[in-house]
Amino acid sequence: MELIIQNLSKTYPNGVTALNDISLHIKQGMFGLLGPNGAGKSTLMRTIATLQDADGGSITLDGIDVLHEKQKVRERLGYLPQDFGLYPRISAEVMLDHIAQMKGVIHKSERKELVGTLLQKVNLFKDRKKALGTFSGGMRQRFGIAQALAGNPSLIIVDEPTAGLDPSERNRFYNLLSELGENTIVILSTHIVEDVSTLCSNMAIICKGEVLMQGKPSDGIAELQGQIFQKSIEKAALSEYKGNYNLIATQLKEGKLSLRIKSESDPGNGFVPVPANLEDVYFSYISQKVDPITL
Ligand SMILES: Nc1ncnc2c1ncn2[C@@H]1O[C@H](COP(=O)(O)OP(=O)(O)OP(=O)(O)O)[C@@H](O)[C@H]1O
Repeated sequence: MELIIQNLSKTYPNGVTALNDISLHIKQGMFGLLGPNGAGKSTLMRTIATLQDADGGSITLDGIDVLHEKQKVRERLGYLPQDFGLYPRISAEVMLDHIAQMKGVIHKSERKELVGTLLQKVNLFKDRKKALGTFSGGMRQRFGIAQALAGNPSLIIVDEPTAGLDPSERNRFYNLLSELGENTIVILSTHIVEDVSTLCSNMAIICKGEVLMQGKPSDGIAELQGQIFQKSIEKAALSEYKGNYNLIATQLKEGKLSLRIKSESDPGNGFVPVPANLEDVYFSYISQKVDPITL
């Protein structure tokens, strides 16, 4: 199973180029698509989900021409969009039964079994009679996964699923997602580095509509090992450091500014070497396109 995206481009009528010659090769398992706000992630996800057309390029899913054979793709697709609307008064059970019906599960008894299994899977079985409008953010997202799984999809797309979840709900959601990747392609679009480092075996970083990196998170980290240095400075001194070092991230700690820089040799001047992590990988690529201070 593979999804091949080649030279995909999209410019909106207002002149914004959201996708600029994007090429990606995505195999079975959990794939993280990481990028800042406005990178083009949702545009790419909606295009793969057949909800939006591209200006040029191609997408194939196991030989299916995604841009033209939309119905075939939809039969294999589970999609959890960024803004996931729910009917607030309907119960989880009734809504899911309706979705299963739309996805072609005709027999009532078969649907009942499927709905029960899905609700168990996302740990909402005990809440099945509750109206969706009473669900917390985490419960809504878990319900979103249940509806995305209804047609037994081979391609699952989840667009920024953990934004707004508290740490324990995020953990439950991670556990749920990690169980999906075994026999399917799961694309997780996010601006949260932790989502990718926790879940994904492969990833890409996109920014301003371009792919800056694709590969394994561990390879990205290994490449940076020995090149990341850190120093705490007074905030007022920032401009001096900004000009002299390859600054990839800043963080306020107890009123002081902690700088992380990338350098192939020891920069001296009080900088200490630190182990590289996926956030360094992300920021070292993103900082080629966006000022890391305003990230
Ligand atoms: N319908 C539209 N018309 C015009 N411009 C759009 C439209 N949708 C998105 N854009 C612009 O295209 C660019 C990419 O947007 P997109 O939503 O794909 O990015 P994103 O990575 O998903 O960002 P976010 O994390 O903020 O959702 C942005 O500059 C956005 O303002």
